[in-house]
Amino acid sequence: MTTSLTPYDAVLLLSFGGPEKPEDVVPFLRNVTAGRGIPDSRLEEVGEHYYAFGGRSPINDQNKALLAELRTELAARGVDVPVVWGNRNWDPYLTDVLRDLHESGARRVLTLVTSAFASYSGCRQYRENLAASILTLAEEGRELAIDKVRAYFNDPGFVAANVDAVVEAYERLGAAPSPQAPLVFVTHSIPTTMEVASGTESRASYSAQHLDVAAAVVERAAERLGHKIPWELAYCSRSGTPFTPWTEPDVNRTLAALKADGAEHVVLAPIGFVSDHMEVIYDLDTEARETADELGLRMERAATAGTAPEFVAGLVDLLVERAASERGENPEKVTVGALGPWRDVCAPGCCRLRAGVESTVPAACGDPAEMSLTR
Ligand SMILES: CC1=C(CCC(=O)O)c2cc3nc(cc4[nH]c(cc5[nH]c(cc1n2)c(C)c5CCC(=O)O)c(CCC(=O)O)c4C)C(CCC(=O)O)=C3C
Ligand SMILES: [Fe+2]
Repeated sequence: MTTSLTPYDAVLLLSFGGPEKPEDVVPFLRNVTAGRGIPDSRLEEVGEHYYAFGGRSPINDQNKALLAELRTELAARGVDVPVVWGNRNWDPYLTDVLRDLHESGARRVLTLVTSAFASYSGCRQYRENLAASILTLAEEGRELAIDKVRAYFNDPGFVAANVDAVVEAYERLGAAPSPQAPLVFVTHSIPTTMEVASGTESRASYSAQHLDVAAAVVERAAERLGHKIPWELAYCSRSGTPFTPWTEPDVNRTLAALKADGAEHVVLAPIGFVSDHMEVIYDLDTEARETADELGLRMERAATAGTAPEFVAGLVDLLVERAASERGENPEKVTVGALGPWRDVCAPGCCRLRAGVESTVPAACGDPAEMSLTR
């Protein structure tokens, strides 16, 4: 039996984008922060992170690699649709990519975003980008219908890739210290208002999603390693002004607290990132490592899901599942942990609060009424 993505005629991998060379850094940061009230001092600081790596973000190459693996996996299952990659903040820009897709005949596109967790930044903001592109293209007389697969933080493939990475990191630490070495899961900090808005009575918040998947990863990794793993969740990459509260603790703080409690070894697992983004190679591999060195803590950083085969297969399962749902079938939705599958279509008003301000721009892939929101 061949797999079908009917009714979709194309797949879009939608990501953040990043600079390719030093001259790109400032324009990229302007794109990211347009109208966001991020202080210049923070932008200069983040710019330095990019310059330290030659003005080039690792994210584009990682997306190209993921794109290639998605194409291979879909082809292996007999699916023959165009699979393209577009970004929110840098070339190849989303609107251009969608215009090309339309030109080549696509009318119904299924989107996969490179954020596993749901919050304004990882979900609704991408929906707003999609809406903006759809509306721009509609003005050009190009009609496109776009859906987005559900949040996949608790997908078995994503979890399996993270379990492998944690087990490998403990193996690198060596046999002796493992039982006493705590595991620190790390994700992107967000404003606490965004965190609160990401949860409702019927839906776990951004941090609760992380705690749920972290518990699932720990359970499986501990079983494989044959010892208990003490763990916690920490955050990195806070921005905004010092007066705006963001989710805490910061990972550097956590490292100091663990050292004070007697730890000598630590494993960092950046589950909040699907690949080795700048936050991972700078905020963790550079900054947090410096902290660990100063503290005399030996640190191993677990790999991100990247292009791990289980992860890629899980993403393709999600594409196939959503297509089946759209055909009116009732596909089984397999998840790990206590939270169950995320909604295919976001509820009205979902994740609208960004940093204390309710977003009022059109959003796709949700309640159709949200396409006609106006500024
Ligand atoms: C939750 C979350 C994810 C994870 C989910 C996901 O993966 O999407 C994420 C990913 C990313 N964030 C990235 C880069 C940046 N994010 C910024 C700013 C912000 N991020 C936020 C949140 C998140 N961001 C927030 C609440 C802000 C404040 C301003 C705003 O509300 O928009 C800024 C501006 C400077 C600064 O404030 O730090 C930059 C440069 C890159 C590219 C990295 C690379 O080049 O490898 C990636 C993948
Ligand atoms: Fe970010």
